[in-house]
Amino acid sequence: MAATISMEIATATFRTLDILHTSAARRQPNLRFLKRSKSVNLPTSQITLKYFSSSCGLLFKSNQYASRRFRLFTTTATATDQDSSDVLTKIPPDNRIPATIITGFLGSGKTTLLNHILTADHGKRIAVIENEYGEVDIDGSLVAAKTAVAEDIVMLNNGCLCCTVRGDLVRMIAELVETKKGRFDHIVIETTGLANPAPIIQTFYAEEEIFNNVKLDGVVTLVDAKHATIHLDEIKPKGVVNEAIEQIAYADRIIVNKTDLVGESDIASLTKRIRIINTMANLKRTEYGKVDLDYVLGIGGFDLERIESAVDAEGSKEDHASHKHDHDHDHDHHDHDHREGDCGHEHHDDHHSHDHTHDPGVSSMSIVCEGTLDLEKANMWLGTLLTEQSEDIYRMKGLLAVDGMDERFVFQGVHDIFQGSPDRPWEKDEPRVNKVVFIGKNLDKEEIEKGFRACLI
Ligand SMILES: Nc1nc2c(ncn2[C@@H]2O[C@H](COP(=O)(O)OP(=O)(O)OP(=O)(O)O)[C@@H](O)[C@H]2O)c(=O)[nH]1
Repeated sequence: MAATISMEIATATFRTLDILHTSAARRQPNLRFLKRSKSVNLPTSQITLKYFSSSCGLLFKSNQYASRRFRLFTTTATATDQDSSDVLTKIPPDNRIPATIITGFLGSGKTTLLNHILTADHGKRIAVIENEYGEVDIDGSLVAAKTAVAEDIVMLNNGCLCCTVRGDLVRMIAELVETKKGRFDHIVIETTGLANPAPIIQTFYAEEEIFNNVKLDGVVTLVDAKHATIHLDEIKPKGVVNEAIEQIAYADRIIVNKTDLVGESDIASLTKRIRIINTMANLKRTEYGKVDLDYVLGIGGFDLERIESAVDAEGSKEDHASHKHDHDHDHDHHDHDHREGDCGHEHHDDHHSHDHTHDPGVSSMSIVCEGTLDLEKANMWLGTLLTEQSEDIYRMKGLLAVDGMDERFVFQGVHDIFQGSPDRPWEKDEPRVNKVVFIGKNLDKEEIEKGFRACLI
């Protein structure tokens, strides 16, 4: 049964889907991440959201995944008429309230950035959620003292957002929406320095009440130019995450702050190190968190229509305006020759790094490849990858050329959350270049690339 929701109210809900269905019929490889499209002209007012709920199953060799579940979100628009299940059109508009997560290790400059945001002249009314670990809300008072523009500053003091106070975050956002909707334009959440962003990100998808009203705009990660390397190098006991690495891995925007305290070569090697972990994020160097506001607000880091800029070569993603020196490390791997079936790829791992000896286990990889993907094979590849490795795949974004699909297929995911949709049609003579980026732990890069390549026609 498909859930259909009117776009006029610009909301969406989610379904948790069992991956493995036991009936014989459902053991078919029919997980439809991607669907063939028929062209159709629809007035926007008729566009509805629809979930691929009737066809979710995967062909597995064994039933070891029987208990695994993952969440599939689509923003696929369909016609409201009878035979609409295969009709895909454009990505619908999204009017939910944007929320930005500011994260970064202890003392990296989160509150300083927040103050900069709140005191800058941008005309936005911002609701702030501050998470302090401990009884005293020092950051809250600092922020409150500096600003009159924050519509609301809410403190969460009794634990860390990513673990003990997740429920509080949900309640807090729900309350803000219920009581103050229309009185603020943006929510900014400052996490504690020890927060792992993953569970906070997942809250925006897992909690229906939040998902319906608030959309995650982006994760902004502050990195302390002076002390970050020590934290990145720290080896944690087995099973314990290195928060400094996680915070970089999930970022849409990275701010290397406190650059006044170190020399150029330190910044350059830190930047290199960050790029090994996360190739997708934009990166800027700052003192006292002074960035243009549109660098941190209105990012669209989880928006399907902005996938292209995220999967494009990261050489364009560092702010060159103020730093014209020594950024060759961001350019030297992107001479991709897009011959049919010949994938250019990036393995951002320790083989490329000369600055550290520890393998943090978190890295990025990208595949850039011209060619057309077989629909069934691509569905199977993506579905299997998500099912088997979603714990290790922190974030992924992609833009695909699929056989029989007139539009580019864009997708993004965070662990077991997947969102995908066709976006604009391919131009007549446009090369069909697929671009996929993964950030994750223990990525078997050769295997992933091999799997991808096997889907090409
Ligand atoms: N020298 C220098 N100091 C900075 C810069 N940015 C922030 N600071 C100072 O660093 C200290 C920590 O900054 P905060 O903004 O409180 O850092 P935070 O990440 O919010 O810290 P926690 O909440 O403890 O995790 C403050 O004394 C800031 O004034 C910078 O670019 N250069």
